[in-house]
Amino acid sequence: MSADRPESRPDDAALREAALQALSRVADPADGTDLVSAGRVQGLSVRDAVARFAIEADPARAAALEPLRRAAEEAVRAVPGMAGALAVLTAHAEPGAARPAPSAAAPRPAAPRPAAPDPAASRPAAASASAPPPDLRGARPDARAPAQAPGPAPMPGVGAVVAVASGKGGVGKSTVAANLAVALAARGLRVGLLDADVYGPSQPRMLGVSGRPSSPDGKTILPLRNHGVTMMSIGLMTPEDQAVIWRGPMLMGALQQMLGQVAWGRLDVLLVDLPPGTGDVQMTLCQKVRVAGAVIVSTPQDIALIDARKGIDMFRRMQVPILGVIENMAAFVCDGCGKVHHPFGHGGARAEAEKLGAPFLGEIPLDLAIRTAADGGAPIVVQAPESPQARAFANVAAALADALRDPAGAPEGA
Ligand SMILES: Nc1ncnc2c1ncn2[C@@H]1O[C@H](COP(=O)(O)OP(=O)(O)OP(=O)(O)O)[C@@H](O)[C@H]1O
Repeated sequence: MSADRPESRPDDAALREAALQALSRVADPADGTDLVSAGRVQGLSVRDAVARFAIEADPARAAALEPLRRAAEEAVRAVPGMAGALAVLTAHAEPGAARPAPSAAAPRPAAPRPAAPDPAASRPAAASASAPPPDLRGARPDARAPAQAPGPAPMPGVGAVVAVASGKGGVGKSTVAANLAVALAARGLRVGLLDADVYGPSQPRMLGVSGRPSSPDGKTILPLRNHGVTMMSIGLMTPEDQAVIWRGPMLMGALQQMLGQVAWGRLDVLLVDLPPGTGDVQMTLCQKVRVAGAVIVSTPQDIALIDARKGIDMFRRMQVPILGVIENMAAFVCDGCGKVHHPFGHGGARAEAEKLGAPFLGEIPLDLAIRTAADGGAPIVVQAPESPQARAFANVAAALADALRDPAGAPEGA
């Protein structure tokens, strides 16, 4: 595989062919069959001389197959003219094998798959800067989480990792995460937003980001940036037009790649937009990374609150403090008469937060402008910063920044 490198790089189509050939020489030691004849290579694409593909794997063997994944990457990387290769293990896509979402939410079609592998790769230099980021450094409430296992590691260069969660789908968690991210950035913080909602990644749309992240060295992934926020979405790492069935170990690998291989740079806060519910992604995040705290988004509706309670309970069991509860879709102001309506009830999340001893960070109205702004790729905080809706988000962001700075202010056990 060490032919002379041509003067000009072969085009991506030729590289793809060569990559396929290289993969046909990589065999699974378990049965000796090569990956290509076994039909286990999926979604092989080459763009700008970087190959991305998935290798079908039995979830039960996911850990044992890591050397095979690396060997496949190495083989493709060795193709003359290839700048990099990113592979990921994915579950068998057998008919009927689809696993329901590990949460209350129904699985959605075209769930994504990441294409960036090699968990052994070191963190990018930018993310390993030794100087601590300012302001929120002291935000990690270590003292309040004494039982933390040695597992969760701090993310180098990141002041505070904050999980944005909801018990139930559709309560506006992603909308809140996007607006909080830009509102925190407007306060001068260096903000990252990791869209880990594997069943419906929506941050690329909400933050108006498209295209695929590049990987100049074939190992680290450069995140995208818009509205002052550094963003990476599991949805941007999916081989296009591919429905993927996620299994626990695959989810774990995908999330680890997003945390460990994305060149986040130095951040004061990294918001993680989680899927709804209490599933594998939530558990993996809390086990792998030291999470400064979780923010729970809920509507005032009873059903949403019941699910939110489960979320709060899960984070507490994982020794992750609850930084606060946000009530979304709290009130609706009628355009015509100006009257305030409460279609989902009112005050439920605040009351519940009080009952559970968790801080209440504020409420966000139900408003058409919030939805249209999010759909248009510029959250309301960016589009109309002086509007009452944007101010509601700014107030919540201020409360969150306070909670991060002074976690001890949060009630014990939160
Ligand atoms: N305060 C609000 N006012 C008006 N529309 C809202 C508000 N919050 C969210 N929405 C809209 O509700 C829909 C669901 O929001 P979003 O996708 O943020 O929910 P989610 O909780 O992240 O859902 P899931 O986790 O199931 O993907 C979107 O169309 C969004 O624009």
